Amino acid sequence: MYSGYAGVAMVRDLNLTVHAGEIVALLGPNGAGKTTTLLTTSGLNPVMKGDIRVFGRSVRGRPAHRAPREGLAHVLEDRSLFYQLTVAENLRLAAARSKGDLARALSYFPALEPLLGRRAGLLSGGEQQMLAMARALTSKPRLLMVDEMSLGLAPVIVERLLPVLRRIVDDTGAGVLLVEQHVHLALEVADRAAVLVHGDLVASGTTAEIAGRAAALESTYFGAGAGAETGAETDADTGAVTDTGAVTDTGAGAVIDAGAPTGAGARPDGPEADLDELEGSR
Ligand SMILES: Nc1ncnc2c1ncn2[C@@H]1O[C@H](COP(=O)(O)OP(=O)(O)OP(=O)(O)O)[C@@H](O)[C@H]1O
Repeated sequence: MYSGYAGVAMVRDLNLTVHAGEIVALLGPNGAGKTTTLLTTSGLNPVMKGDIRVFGRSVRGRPAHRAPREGLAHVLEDRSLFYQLTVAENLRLAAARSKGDLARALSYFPALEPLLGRRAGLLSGGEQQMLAMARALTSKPRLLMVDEMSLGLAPVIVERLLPVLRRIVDDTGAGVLLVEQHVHLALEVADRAAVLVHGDLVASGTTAEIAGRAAALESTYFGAGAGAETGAETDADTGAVTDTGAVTDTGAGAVIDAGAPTGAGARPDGPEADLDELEGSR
């Protein structure tokens, strides 16, 4: 799919799938298009070209407020809490809207229980993030998208929160698409990862494959232009898309298939060649 703003594509030719029961980390430098990808999947930003299918249904023409009913929950970068309302009120509101399961959502974040009567605006950053996650869970999502869980949080807090995602996935079988700046922490919890640079998918694969190249990828982040120029891409896995967790898009069932080359460079096939190319871009 292609997505962007005011007619300018900020994400180009992205082909990415999230399966049920897996965590996919969407990584990349500032401005790469990660948030745009999530907003477009939720229906908060329109698809420019191509399509996104969530559980087999196109998001085109689907109003964003219907997404939770279709099993999609999105924890936005700004957490979007009702800061004047208490923790309990925030949760009850979400649970009422989705006829969801408040107790189950809270069970993942027991630290919130003593804080139920506190206004959300008075919570610490980590507590607010827990509340945003718990709120998302009340709708029992089959696909959970989390944008920058770590924003403004100390790494030690992030280290505690990320494993909760794994528990959620293991318990519920939901798929998770995680946008995260802490690359190493994200790779510890994810099953697969995709790297966007300047709107192009430059690498994807299992976390082991991406972790093995983390140093190269990080240098690509800092020298994003060079990374984008290599145009490296990956066709990491060609398993079938399940019907509970498809996120994106135009391909014919490949799990991650970056599709036709969009960058300037020549692209050898296969993940190893692609990642070597990335490394060579340093
Ligand atoms: N509402 C908007 N109008 C115009 N351009 C926008 C808008 N929102 C984002 N952009 C631009 O789209 C590009 C992708 O932004 P996006 O927020 O998706 O990146 P990101 O990878 O999530 O970055 P970050 O890690 O900094 O949050 C950036 O160049 C950004 O400036």
